[in-house]
Amino acid sequence: MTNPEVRVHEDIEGLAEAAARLFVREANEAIGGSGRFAVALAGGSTPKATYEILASRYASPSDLDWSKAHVFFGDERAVGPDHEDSNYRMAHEALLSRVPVGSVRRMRGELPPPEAASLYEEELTTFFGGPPRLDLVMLGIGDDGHTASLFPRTPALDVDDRWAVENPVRKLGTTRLTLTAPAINAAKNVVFLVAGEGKAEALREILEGDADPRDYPAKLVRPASGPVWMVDRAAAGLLS
Ligand SMILES: O=C1O[C@H](COP(=O)(O)O)[C@@H](O)[C@H](O)[C@H]1O
Repeated sequence: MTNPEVRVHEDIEGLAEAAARLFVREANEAIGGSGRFAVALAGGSTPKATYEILASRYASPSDLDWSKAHVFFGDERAVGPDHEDSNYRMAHEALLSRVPVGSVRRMRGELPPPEAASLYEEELTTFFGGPPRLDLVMLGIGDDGHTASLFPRTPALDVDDRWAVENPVRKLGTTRLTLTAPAINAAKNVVFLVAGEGKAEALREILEGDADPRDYPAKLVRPASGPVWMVDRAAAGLLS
């Protein structure tokens, strides 16, 4: 296991540009090695600018052979693909409708959550022919320290024998779908994108505090290498 690496960018634009470059670099490296690139996208609002830069500046096959990119998701809300809260919808509008990706494997937020989670686990194991090993997992954090849909003190945090699960989040009154920490930690590369002052306290606790990981689930992300934290100056404001 290596230490997390923190890269501070001036603002969200700088962060998004650097994240897009990292995405393209990792994709080309994976395609050069195995002939394909398997990535899990983050939802929420922070990665949108990165996805838009990928679609506008890196759409050309000379930058990236998108047909070899296979797109998974780190988490999904309990809504259909057209809903404004859908992580798939955001990624589709910002990126996936604009580049010719090899495949898109979304979590089916419109189905009963246990069924959707089982289907996603099947999707992962079929694609990888066994335990998933994504080339890149992109993540964000919430100001409560959640990542993907691993929320503080929720059942999914204790799961060590599944790759994707439904996760009841009592404080939101809903059940989310999420990759588990073991699925994330099995990835070759994991990158967090974090922007804004509202994330500063959580980021400090995750990277420098000694709180229980169950209260700050992003602490459970400990892949063999990294993770890389790409943060803006506002989010990094409380780091030592
Ligand atoms: O609910 C979610 O929150 C996190 C952070 O979202 P952001 O809007 O603050 O960027 C996100 O990473 C996750 O995918 C999403 O479902």
